[in-house]
Amino acid sequence: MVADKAVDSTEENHENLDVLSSTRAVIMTALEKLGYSNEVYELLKDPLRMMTVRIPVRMDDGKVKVFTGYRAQHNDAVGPTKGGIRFHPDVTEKEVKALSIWMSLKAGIVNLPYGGAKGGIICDPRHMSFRELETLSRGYVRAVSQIVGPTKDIPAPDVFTNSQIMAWMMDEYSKIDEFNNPGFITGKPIVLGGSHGRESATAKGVTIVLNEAAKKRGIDIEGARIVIQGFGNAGSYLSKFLYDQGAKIVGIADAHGALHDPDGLDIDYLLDRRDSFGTVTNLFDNTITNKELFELDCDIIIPAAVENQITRENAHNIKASIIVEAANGPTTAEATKILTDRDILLVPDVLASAGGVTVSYFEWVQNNQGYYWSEEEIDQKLHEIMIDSFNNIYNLSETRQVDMRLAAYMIGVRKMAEAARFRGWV
Ligand SMILES: NC(=O)C1=CN([C@@H]2O[C@H](COP(=O)(O)OP(=O)(O)OC[C@H]3O[C@@H](n4cnc5c(N)ncnc54)[C@H](O)[C@@H]3O)[C@@H](O)[C@H]2O)C=CC1
Ligand SMILES: O=C(O)CCC(=O)C(=O)O
Repeated sequence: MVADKAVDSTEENHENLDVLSSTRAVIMTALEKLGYSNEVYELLKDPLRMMTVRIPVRMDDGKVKVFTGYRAQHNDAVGPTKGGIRFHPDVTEKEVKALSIWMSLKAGIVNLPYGGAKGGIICDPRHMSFRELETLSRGYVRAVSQIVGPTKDIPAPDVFTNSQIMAWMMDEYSKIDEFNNPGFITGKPIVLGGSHGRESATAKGVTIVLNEAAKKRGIDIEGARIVIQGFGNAGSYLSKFLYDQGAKIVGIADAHGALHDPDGLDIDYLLDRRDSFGTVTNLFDNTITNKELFELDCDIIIPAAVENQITRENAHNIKASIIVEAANGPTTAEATKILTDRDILLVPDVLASAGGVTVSYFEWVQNNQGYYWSEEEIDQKLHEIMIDSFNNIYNLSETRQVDMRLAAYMIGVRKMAEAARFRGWV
């Protein structure tokens, strides 16, 4: 999450942890490299719409608590906006804005007919009852109902939200707009029109691009030593896919700490014991810190938790030769530069984690046509899209001699900028 006390980049001694300003800087460079005017930057540097809502919930102790939530819609020049909703105590307005911009870039990279959006509620679902969570989820949908919908803005899961929360949200929306609900939200349970493969899609997409990156660096995944931060939706499926491919998962982490075994952790055992919020390390005494995790001896690191984890403080000490960002925004701008200078291959979030929204798009298409695809069809389509996207970005980074993040932004921003231009907005 973004620290609220994001540090001012003008203060020389502090690192800039403000994800919105760092994202804007990369967008500006990408647009300059593509030859767009400053007007395009002015349009894209912020969401077109940002809604703040306050949601009263009667808690189990009988008292009413008012929660603050957001929905940012970055740009709808290409089509309806799309992006997840996170429930987390550290959610901020700036973070949600940056996340909505990243969604636009992802949609551009994997060529979906969407713009980006994101939502968030400041809350800690780990300390809420099922009933409280349901009331909050339904309250959020009522509060944002005028700006969302299957042809306007389509939400989905993100940190600490899941298919149950999507089901409550869809049910609430179906009371407001009873004939127009199946494609209102994605990441639903299969019985409510969810898609095969959506739950594991983010991890599957990361695994596909990781395999491509490993080929570029001559690393065999079988036997490779991999560290994964986060053991939730993205991190747990990832560790399973890579473990089954023969990798040694030498470190995993959650919000409480990290586990390390140089011979490889028993992932099946850990998956069996994790809770629904992706917590497992609290069951062990011999833990290390998240900070120590990033400095472990390994070949590949996959941050799959929250923002600003790889910073100028630890980037010099990283031993991996590949980093694949499953999380949104895990690496700061300064750390990106340090890693690039050290010739570490960094596969950026807007590419690596785009498998989730890709299969969400498949879910929306299936809902709209009322005809459902097999898991094999979904896997095959996802595979083709992720490989093409990786190659486009890798090749652009080579030909233009820019890092993979800048190359990804150049590709991600182009369709949106062109759509805005054809519409006569800029
Ligand atoms: N779920 C999805 O489909 C997608 C998720 N992502 C991104 O992947 C990342 C993880 O998301 P999910 O796996 O869905 O969330 P999740 O809620 O299922 O799991 C989050 C994991 O991160 C850990 N965590 C939370 N705070 C932490 C901290 N301060 N330090 C270390 N670990 C911490 C939790 O303990 C848990 O293991 C996020 O950045 C999310 O935006 C990106 C694309 C799609
Ligand atoms: O599945 C989606 O629509 C959105 C996924 C998401 O929030 C993300 O990629 O960060």
